[in-house]
Amino acid sequence: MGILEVKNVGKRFGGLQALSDVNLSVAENTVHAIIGPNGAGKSTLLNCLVGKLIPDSGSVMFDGQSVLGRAPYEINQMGISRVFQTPEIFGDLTVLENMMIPCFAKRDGAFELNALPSVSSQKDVMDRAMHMLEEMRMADKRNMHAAAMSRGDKRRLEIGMCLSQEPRLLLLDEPTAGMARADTNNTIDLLKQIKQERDITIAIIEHDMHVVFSLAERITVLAQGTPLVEDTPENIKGHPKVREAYLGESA
Ligand SMILES: Nc1ncnc2c1ncn2[C@@H]1O[C@H](COP(=O)(O)OP(=O)(O)OP(=O)(O)O)[C@@H](O)[C@H]1O
Repeated sequence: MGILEVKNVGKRFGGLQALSDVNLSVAENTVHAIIGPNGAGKSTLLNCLVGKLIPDSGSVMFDGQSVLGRAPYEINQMGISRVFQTPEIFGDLTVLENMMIPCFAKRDGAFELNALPSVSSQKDVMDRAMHMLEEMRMADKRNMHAAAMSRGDKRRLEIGMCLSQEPRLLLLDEPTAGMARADTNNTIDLLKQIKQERDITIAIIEHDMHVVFSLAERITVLAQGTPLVEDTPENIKGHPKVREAYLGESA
């Protein structure tokens, strides 16, 4: 039984069956990649896991509890954190201020951005935010404006902001999209480091096969809204059905 169990999930947008009969089991403390061609339904599936979309059918269980019908913030409190395709950080704030926001939210359950100036001297939150920046190897950048950082560093900060909430499942939606190779490799190293240092499960959607094969222990291939195969990276490489789905080659 995985920490995340998706059973027979279906989702339709008008006349388009975006997901049908999706089954997925993500084992605790593993890195599980979900790959597939454009339009395969990967983001739709992720949205069903975090409460942004409600499937028409099927079930989504996290650690034995259904996530369906819960609001995104409730699912977040259950221990699922998501990193989006475009970094969701506050460009006008410093790196440290950005990191303080989820630390406040973790402590108080919620946080109003306009309250930041009045509470930014609170030592416990400041210490926690600094500790997270150290873990992310970003302490030296704490006074930089977040907007001025490289794409890789923005991603690093955002992942740190997610981790400050101590999730048990981290969902990554194309974390290296649009990155230069050096930033991509730094992100791979960061995710490897996180995996080594924490008890955490990672589910990753990614088009870049270098990233997928560097990180994943299991891979599910989605095509036209349905899982085609799920296997180890070794077996996925060169799998005839995968080649067919990506390249239109016949098996
Ligand atoms: N809100 C929506 N309304 C209507 N159709 C949608 C909606 N969201 C997604 N779709 C359609 O559902 C299908 C699956 O889209 P989805 O974004 O999940 O695919 P994907 O595998 O994530 O693709 P990509 O790799 O290009 O990001 C596509 O045909 C898309 O156009």
